[in-house]
Amino acid sequence: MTSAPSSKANIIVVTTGGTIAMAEDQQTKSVRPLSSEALQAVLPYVSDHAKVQMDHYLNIPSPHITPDIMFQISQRAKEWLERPETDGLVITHGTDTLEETAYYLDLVLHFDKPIVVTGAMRSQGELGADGPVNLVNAIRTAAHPRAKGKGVLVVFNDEIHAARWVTKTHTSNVATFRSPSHGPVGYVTKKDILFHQSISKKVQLPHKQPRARVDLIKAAAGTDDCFLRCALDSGAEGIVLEGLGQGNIPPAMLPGVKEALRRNIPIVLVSRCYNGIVQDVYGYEGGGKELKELGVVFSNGLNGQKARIQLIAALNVSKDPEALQEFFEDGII
Ligand SMILES: NC(=O)C[C@H](N)C(=O)O
Repeated sequence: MTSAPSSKANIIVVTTGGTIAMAEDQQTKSVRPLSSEALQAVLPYVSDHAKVQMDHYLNIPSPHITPDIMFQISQRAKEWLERPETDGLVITHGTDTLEETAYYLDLVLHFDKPIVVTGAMRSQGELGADGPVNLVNAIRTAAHPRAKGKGVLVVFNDEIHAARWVTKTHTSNVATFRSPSHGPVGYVTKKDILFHQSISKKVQLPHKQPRARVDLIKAAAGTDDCFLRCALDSGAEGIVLEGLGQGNIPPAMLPGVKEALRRNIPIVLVSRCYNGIVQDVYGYEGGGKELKELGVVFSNGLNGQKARIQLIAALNVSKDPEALQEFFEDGII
């Protein structure tokens, strides 16, 4: 049995740019922004499900997105969501940093109304362009009562993902968005919007202008503390360390970690593995046990780029390692 919403929902589409609002220049063969008004061509395909209003807000490639711009997008989203007549919101975004903006919105927007982020891997006019179908599916999801109270969702390639877990996994494939460890929370079919996983716990942070500079540093075999020191010297107020395996680092990185903690600069540890969580298991030099004892904050399955967004938002609340640990321990599905 299908379950179309009984009356048409009022859905706002806030455009921010990305490939979904780009087309290939036939002469140079480069993909460049075009008027995001072209997205309106899909509206007849959703007229049975929703009354759609387009808000052509920004038109920028997502590598140009900053935490400041994420905050501006969140304010725009909040303005729409606070209107009683708005039933749901879709945000179109470039895919390169889509997961970061989606997770930022998930952390700071506290609404029951559906909020869905989507984009495209192939620009308009390209063979197999996925923007139109992704936008239609995102609008249908935002219009569906089952999408309420689920936090921010990412709809892409007929799948629905939780903003917390989704990540871009392929440079060019239209099936790029995946949720390692967790899988999609639902599907969009021709006739229905289906959820098969609940999203039970969610970290919530205050909706405030992000101010802290947080650097993301990756560990690899034989890396030293050069980038950690550089981050400290450049004014980082927090560091996310993408460690090895269950959360271990090469011994040569330790002096930089100790120096950061001595200066009260919090360090959040994630793993460069894209499945699993970090734990204080190993007792050797640079192992998780030593990092825990030093006061490093352990994150719970977030990837590096999302832990960075969460630390930026969390530093608006506290620099205290215990408070930060609570923000990072919470939120597992
Ligand atoms: N598919 C895309 O949207 C990629 C593009 N570079 C962007 O993120 O803006």
